[in-house]
Amino acid sequence: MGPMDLNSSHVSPVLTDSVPVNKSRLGIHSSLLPYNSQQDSSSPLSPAAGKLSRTGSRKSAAGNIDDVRFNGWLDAMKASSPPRKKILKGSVINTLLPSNIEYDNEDYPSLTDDYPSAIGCFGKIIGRAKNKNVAVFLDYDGTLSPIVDDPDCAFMSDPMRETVESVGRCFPTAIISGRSRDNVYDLVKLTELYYAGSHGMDIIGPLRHNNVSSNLPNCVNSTDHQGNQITLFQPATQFLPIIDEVFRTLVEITKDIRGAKVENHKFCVSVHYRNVEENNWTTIGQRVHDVLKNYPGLRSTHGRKVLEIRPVIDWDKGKAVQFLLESLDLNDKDDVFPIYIGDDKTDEDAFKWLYINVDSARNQSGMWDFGVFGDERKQCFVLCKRPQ
Ligand SMILES: O=P(O)(O)OC[C@H]1O[C@H](O[C@H]2O[C@H](CO)[C@@H](O)[C@H](O)[C@H]2O)[C@H](O)[C@@H](O)[C@@H]1O
Repeated sequence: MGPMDLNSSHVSPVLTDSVPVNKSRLGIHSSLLPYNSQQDSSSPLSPAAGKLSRTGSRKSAAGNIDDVRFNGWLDAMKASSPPRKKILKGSVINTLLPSNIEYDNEDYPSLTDDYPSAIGCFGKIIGRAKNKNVAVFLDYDGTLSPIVDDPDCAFMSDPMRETVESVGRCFPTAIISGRSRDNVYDLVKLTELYYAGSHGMDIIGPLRHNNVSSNLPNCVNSTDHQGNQITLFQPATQFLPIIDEVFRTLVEITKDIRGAKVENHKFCVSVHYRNVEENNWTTIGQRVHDVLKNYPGLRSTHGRKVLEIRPVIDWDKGKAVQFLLESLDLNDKDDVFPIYIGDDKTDEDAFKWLYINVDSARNQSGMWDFGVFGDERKQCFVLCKRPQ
């Protein structure tokens, strides 16, 4: 599946941002804050000129509300990035990962403590999946690949690729990543899967036969390089010029910070601080924060030692899962067994959608009954129907 762009004059329908859920039934805290956007709506949708913003207010006065917001940022940057720990050797999942790499253990304590091992419950999960339509959703970084210092070197091991390939032969399988769709495809290299890049804002999925796509702008049916009929959905198309502009600005304003790395993931931008000395995190966070003051249409979320800049639209990995289930004609069915495996805070959007929206709406009829399991590293979480 190769690069595929959509030229459309349609306006995206998804212009409002969903309110973050602070604590879900999973006990997962959302880290979708802070938003930069709501407070500065008069700012032009334009980049900072050079290293300073046009408002000239990069340095906030003490006690300024910006400082309060920024301190929240710094706390989130630190909280999402505890020091590395060695992981357990010899676990089942580890055998699929390269052995010479030290993995981060930047997990969520509530999940770490509370959820049983997916490997330990594997037989039960399989039992529950029997005779059901299984659909598999996989995050990439930290789930299929180890967390490494250089994002360009986050490769999947061959055994992991073979495993995912065999899963894809049995069930509809989608990769849902914060990376651009092309970038994550280049890393996964499996043609039979579906891909949702840019946190779900760039989806290639199965052809949508039903009428659900007809009312979605920026959703077109097409043919991929293998001749398969597919549906391409890019709900944030109108943000492309701003994302490009902000990417260039962020590259410029971080170029003097050693270790900083900025990636353009088409509908979002990643600003990495994994390799930045901790005493420079304030600087990098402050600069990103200041640039975003000029872009009310963009917001930042916190990933693993990365600030992810994305459009303020009501679309995320959860919505992408919903879109794909609909495309597969598996939504609203009682014999569907979706499995989502992810490790990062943005995956919580998918967890929330599956577990809260779907589960609470339908559990009364006993159709959906989800469980959460940890992997052996207690780092990656698996959401699927609960074994009994
Ligand atoms: O949704 P994902 O597929 O999990 O992508 C999330 C981000 O992953 C990448 O960054 C993370 O992995 C890097 C490689 O291990 C690591 O160096 C970095 O610190 C992590 O944040 C990717 O580079 C980002 O653009 C994605 O947003």
